[in-house]
Amino acid sequence: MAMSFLKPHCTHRLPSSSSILNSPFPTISPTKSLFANGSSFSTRIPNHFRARPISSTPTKPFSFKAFSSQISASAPKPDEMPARVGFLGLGIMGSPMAQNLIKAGCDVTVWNRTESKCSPLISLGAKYKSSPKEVAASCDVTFAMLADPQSALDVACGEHGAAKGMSPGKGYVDVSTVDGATSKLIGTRIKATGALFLEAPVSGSKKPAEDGQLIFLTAGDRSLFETVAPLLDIMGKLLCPYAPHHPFSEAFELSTFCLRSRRYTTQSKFFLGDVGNGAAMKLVVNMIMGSMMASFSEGLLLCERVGLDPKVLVEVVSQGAISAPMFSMKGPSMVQSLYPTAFPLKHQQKDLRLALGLAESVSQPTPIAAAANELYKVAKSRGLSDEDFSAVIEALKVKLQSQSKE
Ligand SMILES: NC(=O)C1=CN([C@@H]2O[C@H](COP(=O)(O)OP(=O)(O)OC[C@H]3O[C@@H](n4cnc5c(N)ncnc54)[C@H](OP(=O)(O)O)[C@@H]3O)[C@@H](O)[C@H]2O)C=CC1
Ligand SMILES: O=CC(=O)O
Repeated sequence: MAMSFLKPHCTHRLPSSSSILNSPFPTISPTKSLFANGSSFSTRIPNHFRARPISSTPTKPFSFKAFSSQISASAPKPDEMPARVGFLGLGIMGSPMAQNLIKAGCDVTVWNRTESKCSPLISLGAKYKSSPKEVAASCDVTFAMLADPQSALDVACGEHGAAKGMSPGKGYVDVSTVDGATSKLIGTRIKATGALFLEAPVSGSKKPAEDGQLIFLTAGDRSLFETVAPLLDIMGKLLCPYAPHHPFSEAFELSTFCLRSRRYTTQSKFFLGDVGNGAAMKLVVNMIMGSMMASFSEGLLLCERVGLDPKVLVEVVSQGAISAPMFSMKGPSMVQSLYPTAFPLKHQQKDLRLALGLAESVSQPTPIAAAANELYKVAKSRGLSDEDFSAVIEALKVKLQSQSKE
């Protein structure tokens, strides 16, 4: 642990990512046997429980007892957790993320441009400071969850920005979705103070943020990643490498252990190297998501146009190879023209715009994303910016209505 601010405040006890990466336990490869009898369970593990390989070759048969005692021994003590945690930006995502840190026992200090949004967190035990600078000065690690590149820059590097409160031994973790250039600029300013910087945009929306089920796409200072890993695990998804209902009793026992204790994770937080890589990964993911939603919208409307029930389409899609939680979650409300905001449409359009810039920078054709981006722009021009991004379907409805008049 390279940083100097480790104090016993948080109550969670989770393994550090280095302990996971250095685990002597076998690679979690669905094609290789982990069991003494040589059994393979390659076809039985649901995809969401498949782990990313974390070491090279399986060396010994799996033993739950050995595994659990090794994990207990390697779990960091509470005094290895960052003591004082700052949180800047308490919107749809930032509020529940900060709330989960507070509920886990962390000493959290908050700031938000609209001060009233701090009140619910203060009533849960958070402290308040009146500028990003003051938060950064009073905390060991400061997280920022801002709307877009400009606000992320303002909050980090503005007149009363976080950089002004940074110094050696501190860390700044920007979890906003921004482009790589913005992230690099923020990182440079933060590091000029002697502090460490990590970009860590998240995949997962309002509900995963509330449930502590986010996926972090991090890049930057590896030692800061190691330091904040337990905090990311509080806010993020924990994956167990074994299926919870696997017939092998040891695997069942292990997954129960994993899920109950939240002690062992495979990577639901990714460390991707240099600053810019986390931002790029996030933009690629959201480029795909924006196009998927646009395509799904077309399907729902075409279904209705030809006299089929779009609710049945949602059901059909959910059972086949193109099923996605997003379609099952948003489809039923889209059919009713309801768009309760989880991911604001304006942010999805921002992400498509930034992804197109990324593609342009490397001359990669992205015609599908470009078309989807146009549709989100139309939706914005129709006043749908603050609706959920599934409201993009409204832009197509307008087009279909005007066609039918011709
Ligand atoms: N919602 C989602 O499902 C997801 C969102 N994201 C990304 O996370 C980030 C935040 O999203 P979300 O919480 O939904 O967005 P919100 O619009 O709910 O919150 C945005 C936050 O940024 C603040 N902000 C905006 N402009 C400024 C400014 N100029 N100066 C200071 N603060 C400012 C807002 O403050 P104020 O309260 O004063 O307006 C608010 O705290 C975005 O980058 C988004 O793309 C990533 C994954 C999922
Ligand atoms: O950025 C949005 C998300 O759902 O992820």
